[in-house]
Amino acid sequence: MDYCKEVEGKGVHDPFNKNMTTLSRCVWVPYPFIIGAGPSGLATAACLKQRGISSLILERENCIASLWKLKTYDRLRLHLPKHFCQLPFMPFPESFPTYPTKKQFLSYLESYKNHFGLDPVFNKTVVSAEFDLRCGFWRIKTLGLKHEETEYVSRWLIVATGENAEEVVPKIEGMDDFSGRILHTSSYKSGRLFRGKDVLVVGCGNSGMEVCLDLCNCEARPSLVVRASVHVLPQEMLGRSTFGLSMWLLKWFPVRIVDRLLLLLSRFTIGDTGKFGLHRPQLGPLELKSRSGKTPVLDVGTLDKIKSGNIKVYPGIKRITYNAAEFVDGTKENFDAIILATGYKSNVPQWLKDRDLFSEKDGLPREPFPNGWKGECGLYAVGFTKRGLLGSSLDAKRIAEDIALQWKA
Ligand SMILES: Cc1cc2nc3c(=O)[nH]c(=O)nc-3n(C[C@H](O)[C@H](O)[C@H](O)COP(=O)(O)OP(=O)(O)OC[C@H]3O[C@@H](n4cnc5c(N)ncnc54)[C@H](O)[C@@H]3O)c2cc1C
Ligand SMILES: NC(=O)C1=CN([C@@H]2O[C@H](COP(=O)(O)OP(=O)(O)OC[C@H]3O[C@@H](n4cnc5c(N)ncnc54)[C@H](OP(=O)(O)O)[C@@H]3O)[C@@H](O)[C@H]2O)C=CC1
Ligand SMILES: O=C(O)C(=O)Cc1c[nH]c2ccccc12
Repeated sequence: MDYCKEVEGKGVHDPFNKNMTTLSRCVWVPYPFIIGAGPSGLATAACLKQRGISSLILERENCIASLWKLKTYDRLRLHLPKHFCQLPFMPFPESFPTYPTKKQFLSYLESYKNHFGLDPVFNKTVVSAEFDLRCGFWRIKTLGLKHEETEYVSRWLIVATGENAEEVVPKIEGMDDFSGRILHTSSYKSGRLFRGKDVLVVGCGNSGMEVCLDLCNCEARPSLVVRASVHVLPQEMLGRSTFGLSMWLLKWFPVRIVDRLLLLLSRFTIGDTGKFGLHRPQLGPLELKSRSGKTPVLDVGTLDKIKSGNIKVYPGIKRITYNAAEFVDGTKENFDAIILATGYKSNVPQWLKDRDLFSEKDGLPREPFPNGWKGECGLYAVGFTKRGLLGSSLDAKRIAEDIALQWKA
């Protein structure tokens, strides 16, 4: 942090800090300030660096890419081919497989950080960020491990805290009475702990589907709750990745035609998923993704286990009891554990005082892709496009370009 002019105890004397005499430290950052050392924060810092601009990255955890390192299961791989997931200016190594493992992805991010000489500050949680109209700067308050407060002051604030910052934990009637373990997929590592157990997996996104497969492979007996509908697509079609094929088709045809083709090809390869309780939504997979952000499930083997009866499918849960779950169709089944594969949400509304760029409701940019990356007064958003790592890279490049113009001026 040699580029930051740190001033211990500046809170008392600094003209910015008239009302903040309780602060122990205030740090003036003459560079863009990035919150979050995930792929989006790293990509933005790298793009800025390429233009000769330093930045300061702050991270609440003690490592980069904490979502991938701390909150994902062992068997995770990228489910899109690697060239769709690489960050700007550094491709994945040739030796990596098409779908890199979590370990490989993490090692790529570590190399990325080192290659661009990025040096995030860890164990700092941003608890508030507000634009100070009087001085024309962002004031960003953080808490450290021992609850020590620091305020950072910067002209540019780049939000890279992710769409998956906090777990979504639904309230289900009777949950507190359940005698077994209830955990979110973010704390699930492997099915080994559940060998021989009946496990209810709530939620049928990519996490729920893959956790079910992992449980099966570890000789547990999983059941999957599909409360509404889901698009399951094969990971590959016609010898290409379904994602790559979709992107290619979208260059030539409108989204509805591409959706029809995808569904037709899926029908040939994986059959009618509705027969197994996996009913398809009204809208096609890509139209639904672009309208609501809901990602289609790319099947990596779960469907076969459902077809063979190794994974049972249930409709929505009515209530949970001491050792069982009751479903909306009246069936009741005993379970030893419940895994909530119920997804994640942004935490931006908890700490960002600005209400223009981000919606208070879901913590995502109000403007749809590709226009949600820039706000007023030097505020930016990276990685909130519902388009995975590809979206992060696009945002990062745009933000660096925009800041570079101001930097020169
Ligand atoms: C299981 C799983 C698999 C995925 N697989 C793929 C895939 O194959 N391909 C793909 O493109 N996308 C995938 N995604 C989507 C995922 O969003 C991206 O891979 C990627 O992690 C997004 O990067 P990010 O930096 O925007 O967010 P994150 O990786 O979530 O990083 C945000 C960082 O900000 C930090 N942070 C949050 N709040 C604060 C705060 N208040 N103060 C300080 N720091 C804070 C967090 O600790 C975190 O380290 C997957 C997501 C999950 C959950
Ligand atoms: N290999 C990979 O690359 C992987 C990628 N991912 C990505 O990570 C992100 C997060 O995925 P994921 O964790 O699956 O979360 P998602 O948000 O994609 O899915 C959450 C699921 O939980 C369901 N749900 C929520 N609340 C309830 C409830 N009360 N009762 C029943 N069902 C409920 C939702 O149903 P409904 O639709 O009805 O709301 C939905 O099916 C996604 O972008 C995903 O693509 C995840 C795993 C692997
Ligand atoms: O992993 C995710 O959730 C992503 O956002 C990337 C992604 C996976 N499958 C897709 C299908 C259409 C668009 C984006 C994705």
